[in-house]
Amino acid sequence: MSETSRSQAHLHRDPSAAPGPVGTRAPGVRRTAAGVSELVQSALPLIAEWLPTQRWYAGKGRPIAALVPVIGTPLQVGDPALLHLLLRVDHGGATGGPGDVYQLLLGIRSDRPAAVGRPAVLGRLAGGTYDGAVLYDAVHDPELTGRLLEHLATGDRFGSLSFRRTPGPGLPGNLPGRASTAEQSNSSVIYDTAFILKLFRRISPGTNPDLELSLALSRAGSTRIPRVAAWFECRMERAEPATLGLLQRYLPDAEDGWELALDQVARLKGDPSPGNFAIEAHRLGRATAEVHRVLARSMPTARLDRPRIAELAGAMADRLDSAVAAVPGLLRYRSALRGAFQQLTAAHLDGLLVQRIHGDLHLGQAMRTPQGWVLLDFEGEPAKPLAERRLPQPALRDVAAMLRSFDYAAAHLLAGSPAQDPHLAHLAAAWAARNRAAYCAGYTAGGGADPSGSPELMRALEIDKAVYEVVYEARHRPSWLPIPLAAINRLADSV
Ligand SMILES: Nc1ncnc2c1ncn2[C@@H]1O[C@H](COP(=O)(O)OP(=O)(O)O)[C@@H](O)[C@H]1O
Ligand SMILES: O=P(O)(O)O[C@H]1O[C@H](CO)[C@@H](O[C@H]2O[C@H](CO)[C@@H](O)[C@H](O)[C@H]2O)[C@H](O)[C@H]1O
Repeated sequence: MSETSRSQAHLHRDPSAAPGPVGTRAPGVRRTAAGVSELVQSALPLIAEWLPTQRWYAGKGRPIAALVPVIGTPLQVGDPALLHLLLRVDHGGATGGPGDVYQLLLGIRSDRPAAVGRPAVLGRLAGGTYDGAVLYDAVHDPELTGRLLEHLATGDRFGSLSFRRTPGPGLPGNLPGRASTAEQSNSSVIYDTAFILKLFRRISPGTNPDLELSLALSRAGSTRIPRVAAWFECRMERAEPATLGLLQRYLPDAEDGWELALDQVARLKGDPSPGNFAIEAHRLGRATAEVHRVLARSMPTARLDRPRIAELAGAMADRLDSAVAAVPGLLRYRSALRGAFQQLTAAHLDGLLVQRIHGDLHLGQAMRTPQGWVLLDFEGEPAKPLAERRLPQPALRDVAAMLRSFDYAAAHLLAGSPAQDPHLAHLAAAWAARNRAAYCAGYTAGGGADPSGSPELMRALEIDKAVYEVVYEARHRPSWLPIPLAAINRLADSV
């Protein structure tokens, strides 16, 4: 709590937002800058406790030096009230620098609504106009998320927040919203069975690649992504607008590729007729190639000469070094892995094509629908800075990432069984190999570059991904860490 007492109150409110009625029924947000500022100040101590417990919070393990409100926008006044808040978290210290900005959607009511579970409650506000009111994560309140859909449907503007719709059929403004329970890096609200709104949690100036690429694919008529219906954004200072939320068609009949794969893997344990996931893996490879083709046609591409390929390899080596610093267990593999990056530099890849790609492809980002595979979440790896996620990359980076995902799924066969069970280990390795090969064959059949034609590139890309996963698991799911570490061990042996 002492951290928040040091919080700064630089609440910026856009002057173009006309002040609304003041002093509506307590505990409603008042639409004056002073009213918003007072509310934010009383919320900060509760936010400081709650924020680090959220999966999407990237500052875990680092002390909070200051919470700095960036923009506060009241989207509804009264009881309940809805406050949209962009909040910067500064960590101070030697590595200091401006911290991450997060998007919070805060509900304020006299009492906790039944739909809002206790984990979504930040606490009761103390002092000021809102004394005693319940502050909660409004993502869980169907009434308040319904307000957001109305704003998206009408294309409203509130100060620096703009709600934008794509051309096409109108949006219904009155569907009930429910918070998605999927494990994810952001927060999503599902409206009936029609739409899903992703609220990006960590906000950077600039168009989020999820919006950028989904719009490009939608405009090119691709059916490999859910159609974009609307989005909202905000202008922070004079920078390019930052994407805050993305509304897409919901795929009610879709099955999650990760769940499908796990189901198949589980059957290997005793089912005499385990399904043949390789057919699906092949189709998924084709779908990936199709998406890559559209992206290469509709967005900028480039060719890398030798020095630029050396830069690509150098960036991988740098990421490895940062990962070694974060997870010392990687140190013993460092020299072998660096050898793989050197081999990439030495390989004859002059003229390597780079283009916009998915950037964080895995089975959980692929949904099987009655019309075929659909890909989701083109945001790239959430831990990377936005500018880096928007850079053109070799398309095989997505292929390598998906290959890692087959390995993850296979590793589930071994979860909970004695570590050395050779039979299970053999089954898991064979399942992964079969599906990895089928996926690559599908990718090539769909017009993508043959992964087996660039072994140095594929190995380097797979290592780069596995290194990312080691850091990701160490930070978010330490009990999963052995999965990417085992892959690192294998990949290092192959150099
Ligand atoms: N259009 C959609 N239709 C159905 N389910 C979806 C859709 N978009 C996302 N989901 C579900 O929500 C999950 C999280 O979505 P995702 O875009 O990956 O969010 P995040 O970036 O927060 O990880 C997906 O794994 C999927 O289960
Ligand atoms: O889906 P997100 O954008 O949140 O991606 C992050 O989380 C993923 C896990 O949910 C993580 O993916 C890793 O675990 C998957 C199994 O849960 C596995 O299929 C992937 O291959 C593996 O990379 C992803 O890396 C991370 O960015």
